[in-house]
Amino acid sequence: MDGAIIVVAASDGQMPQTREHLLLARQVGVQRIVVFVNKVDALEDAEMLELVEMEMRELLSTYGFDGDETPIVMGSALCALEGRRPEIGEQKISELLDAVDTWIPTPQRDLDKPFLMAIEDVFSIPGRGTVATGRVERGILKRGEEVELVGYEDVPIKTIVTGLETFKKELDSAQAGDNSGLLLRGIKRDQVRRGMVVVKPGTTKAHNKFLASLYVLTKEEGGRHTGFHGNYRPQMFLRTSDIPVTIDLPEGSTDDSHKMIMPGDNLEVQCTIFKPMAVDPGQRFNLREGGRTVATGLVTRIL
Ligand SMILES: Nc1nc2c(ncn2[C@@H]2O[C@H](COP(=O)(O)OP(=O)(O)OP(=O)(O)O)[C@@H](O)[C@H]2O)c(=O)[nH]1
Repeated sequence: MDGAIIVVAASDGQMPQTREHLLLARQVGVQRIVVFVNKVDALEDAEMLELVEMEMRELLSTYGFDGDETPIVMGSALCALEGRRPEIGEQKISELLDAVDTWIPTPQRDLDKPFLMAIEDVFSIPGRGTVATGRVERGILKRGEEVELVGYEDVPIKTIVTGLETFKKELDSAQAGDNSGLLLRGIKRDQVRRGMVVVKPGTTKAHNKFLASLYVLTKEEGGRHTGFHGNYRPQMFLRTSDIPVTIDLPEGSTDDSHKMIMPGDNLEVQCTIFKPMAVDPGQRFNLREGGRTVATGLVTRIL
């Protein structure tokens, strides 16, 4: 993710999910954010709006963003949609997009690293074959090159990419930052699924056990209200995959195996995922349970 627009309603100001989203944005490496304060048509009290702005600037700073300089645009999506009151409607949407163009830097792409694309979706195209789509995370892939599909199995699946499409155009190559579809030779639809990665052969392996540094969200950030023990089993979101995981304290790290892990804690844990997936040290992930984000983490060592 290269940047983000965070939306709050003028009438509500920041909500627990505002904190959650700022935390997640920072966690996936977003450097700069633009704020849109919506529903200004329903609340035109200048003092209240000023308060919302002040609170947002403070909150941005708390989460490591530039609270003083971040553009905050106030407007009404509804007016823009209905073509009413352009001074808070359409004009503000243009202002918002200008702020995105100027404030959020054009990202540097990792073109020199080995190719990797996490699969978001899989299609079967009659007469052509199976297409995996996703956003290229790093590197460049040319049509006709060999790749491996890594994830869910111990042994990767080898294939050749015989066609490449980006934004509905046939291209000779796909590169970091592109949203692409890859036509995979001789692969059946049911062999591929969301969460696998397409990589240059031999550059990434699947693992199912690793150490991670974990931050447990507080209830103010939309996280759990109570702590948990080892053998905790939430769902891990790693790139595009969504897979059950067991969280434990690292083996031998504590005499106190009954230690409770509390919201707000920063600690090292051992993760065992249900199926081996492509993970490398430095990879970020989130843990979710019952529709809420409970923790964010960073892989530190493969076991
Ligand atoms: N008055 C006013 N209402 C708005 C505006 N924008 C959206 N709404 C209303 O706010 C409600 C929520 O809009 P959604 O588009 O569902 O917003 P959302 O972010 O998906 O909402 P959540 O359920 O909170 O996630 C709808 O009833 C919209 O009509 C606005 O600019 N002004």
